[in-house]
Amino acid sequence: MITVEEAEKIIQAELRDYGVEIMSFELTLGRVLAENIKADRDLPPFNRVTMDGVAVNYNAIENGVSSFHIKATQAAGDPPAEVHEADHCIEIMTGAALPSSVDTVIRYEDLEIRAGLASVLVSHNHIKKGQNIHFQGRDKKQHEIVAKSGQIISPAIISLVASVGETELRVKKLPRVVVISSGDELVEVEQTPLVYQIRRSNNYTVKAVLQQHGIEAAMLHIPDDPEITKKLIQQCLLNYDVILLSGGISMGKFDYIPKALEELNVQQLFHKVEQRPGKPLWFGKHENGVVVFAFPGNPVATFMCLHRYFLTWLQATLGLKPQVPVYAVLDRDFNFLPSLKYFLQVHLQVNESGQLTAIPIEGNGSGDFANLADTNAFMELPLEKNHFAKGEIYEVWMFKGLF
Ligand SMILES: Nc1nc2c(c(=O)[nH]1)N[C@H]1C(S)=C(S)[C@@H](COP(=O)(O)OP(=O)(O)OC[C@H]3O[C@@H](n4cnc5c(N)ncnc54)[C@H](O)[C@@H]3O)O[C@H]1N2
Ligand code: MOO
Repeated sequence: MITVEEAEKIIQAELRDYGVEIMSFELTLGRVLAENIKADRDLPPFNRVTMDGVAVNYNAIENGVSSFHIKATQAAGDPPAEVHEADHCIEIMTGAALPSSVDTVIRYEDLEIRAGLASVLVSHNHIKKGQNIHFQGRDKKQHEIVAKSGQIISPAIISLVASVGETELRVKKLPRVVVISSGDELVEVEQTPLVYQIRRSNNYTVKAVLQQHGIEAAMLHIPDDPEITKKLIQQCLLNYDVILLSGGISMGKFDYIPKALEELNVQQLFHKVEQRPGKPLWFGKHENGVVVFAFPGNPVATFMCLHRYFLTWLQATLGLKPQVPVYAVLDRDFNFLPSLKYFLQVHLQVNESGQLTAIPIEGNGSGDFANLADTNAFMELPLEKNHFAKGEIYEVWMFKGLF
């Protein structure tokens, strides 16, 4: 049996590159950008007015002018109107391009406008040259990179991409994934189980987590039959990049999966990790590049292994930097005696001192998936220790937000 760290190292040595695809920018939220995006013009592209009011020449203010004749009204999107006299101004709206003959905008709140004359209500030293203007190129210069390759496309990136006119983006291709459930005790969700059966659910959890990462996985169920198991996995090895299995890998008489994988030349890279839940975790690869994660069937074990091993593999495979580790303060004493690394289910919250604290919500073992809904992270408790005291700090793996 290997340690969590050894398992992680073996998995991280099996990264893949699925190439790049081009997509409409509107569909790329959450994908990994595979090109640098540059500004096609300055940002902002012109001196952008930031308050509704009047635009004047600051020299006139300095020279004591306090009333301005409104020569034109300029909405956002209008071509700039110009003034030629010191006591002339342009009534101007937020978003308009500042005319070159003026340099300062006075907002309506500081004005009284009557019969085409705008009188300044505030004293001159309250007005600053260049106020209420977002200057051209202040944020980014033309040709400057606005979004760097290798990052996840967030709503803010979508906005930048749209503003510089990039309608299509090069993004990292995602692997084709199949999620396989196994076991004759499992029936479909719409079916009514017999008393000794249950509805399948792990595979839907896995599918949902993958959806959170932009992957639309295929689903397959394998009955407890060695021939069918082998045949179906063989087909998957031809059609997918990643096979995620849940169940059928421990020591049960009907756990045919490891044998089928071996017969199909999927090389076992490890089987069993010093951890709870998820001790029977199996990982391997086929010579054609397909990677196989076989998660232990107990729902919490599948869920934990998916987050701790598959998602970290996916992020690295897509070229993302490893996530900055998150640590939390254990909120109460906790004991775990077996010589295994324990992934304790916790409810994370932020206390009044701004600390991330972890309240253990242990549940009833790795079959208790109802407990997952009340928690938002696993706290990774070191193998070397058995007693974990309130106030100690350990790494956490979050699977839900802080609410
Ligand atoms: N003699 C031993 N028995 C077991 C060991 C062991 O070391 N020695 N390990 C235990 C641990 S730990 C786990 S975890 C499980 C893992 O076993 P399998 O991967 O073979 O999983 P199954 O036996 O098929 O299923 C376990 C459990 O999970 C339920 N399950 C499976 N798939 C689904 C699904 N898609 N949706 C909902 N529930 C699912 C299944 O019905 C079982 O109750 O083995 C222990 N045994
Ligand atoms: O890994 Mo098992 O999940 O401890 O039940």
